[in-house]
Amino acid sequence: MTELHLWLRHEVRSTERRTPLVPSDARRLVESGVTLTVEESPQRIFPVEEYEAAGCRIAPAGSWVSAPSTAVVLGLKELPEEPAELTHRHIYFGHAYKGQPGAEALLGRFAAGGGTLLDLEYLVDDNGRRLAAFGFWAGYLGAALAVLQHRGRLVTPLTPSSKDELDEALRPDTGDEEFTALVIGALGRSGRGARVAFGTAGVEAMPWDLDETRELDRPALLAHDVLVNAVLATTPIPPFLRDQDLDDPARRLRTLCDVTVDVGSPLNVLPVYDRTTDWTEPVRRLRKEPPLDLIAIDNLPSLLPRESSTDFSSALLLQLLEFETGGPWGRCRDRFHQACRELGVVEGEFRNV
Ligand SMILES: NC(=O)c1ccc[n+]([C@@H]2O[C@H](COP(=O)([O-])OP(=O)(O)OC[C@H]3O[C@@H](n4cnc5c(N)ncnc54)[C@H](O)[C@@H]3O)[C@@H](O)[C@H]2O)c1
Repeated sequence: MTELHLWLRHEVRSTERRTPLVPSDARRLVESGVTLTVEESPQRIFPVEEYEAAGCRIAPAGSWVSAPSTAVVLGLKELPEEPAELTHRHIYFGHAYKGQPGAEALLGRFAAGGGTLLDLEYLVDDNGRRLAAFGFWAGYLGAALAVLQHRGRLVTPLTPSSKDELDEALRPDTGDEEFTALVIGALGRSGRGARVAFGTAGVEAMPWDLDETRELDRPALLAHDVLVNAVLATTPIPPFLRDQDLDDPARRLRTLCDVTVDVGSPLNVLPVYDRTTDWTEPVRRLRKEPPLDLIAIDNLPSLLPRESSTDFSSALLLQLLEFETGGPWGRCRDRFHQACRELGVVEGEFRNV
């Protein structure tokens, strides 16, 4: 019997329909003895009634601020600007350990309140492998949008849909021209998702991973019609594409989808654009003649909220069932303290560890 009290919060971003915990997994937690409070949230893809039926307590949106101090607040994306002091343990994607804008201010709020960030990006096993991630669906969506754009069938603005609807649009029509596709980072989560989506679209993508890019063959890269980049670069490497490559008269490449979107980072392998695209304007033309279109959206899995939430939740559930101070959660906590030290954020005496 565990004493864990989890508090699933409403997401402040109105387009965020995903949740880290779906009702069927909430039921598993409740059955294992976890106290689970779920905030009402109008846009969440799963209605709050399903959580209630699973034995969860229901609370108003945003009420985590006055949750018992021992509650662990669970979410996905950014916290609201207030309160200035964060007193709880928070599980979510903080995006604060790689020098992102606002990182110091966020960690400062935790330090001021005595709370702790347990960042989902750093929830890893003994070998450093991520235990819960959205990568597969990011890649799936990235390739799907690239195919739809390439075939002239992308409907904008983009809106969340179901996989059935997306697959229906993806399947080839009679009269569709054949094209070639390349996925880089093909052996990773996003890369696998991209290859599956290409398969649904009737295209067998060429898979490149570390072995194929060690000695990069740019002419071979440029000879594909569509490219999906899904690498996770950890050290700076020579870029896959440079401005001059886009002007290469032999370029066949017409559609480029960057799932990685490391724009602005020293790790960026596609320094041929300077800002992301979004749901309203998902495509930017990088070259007119011959055309080259870019898709670089940083919240792709939110476009398939049900499927991506369900997968993520099933992985996270296993970790929540073993929520303890050591193991993966202990590493998360250590990483938080390390980030505070690196940024010179002075922590007080922690109440919530
Ligand atoms: N756009 C979005 O909405 C979104 C969502 C989730 C993840 N992502 C990003 O997608 C990227 C991939 O995530 P993932 O979960 O698939 O990572 P992953 O670790 O599962 O896979 C990354 C793959 O890239 C390969 N790789 C690394 N360096 C390479 C190189 N130089 N050449 C070729 N292959 C290389 C690795 O071998 C691995 O197979 C990350 O940067 C992640 O932040 C984006």
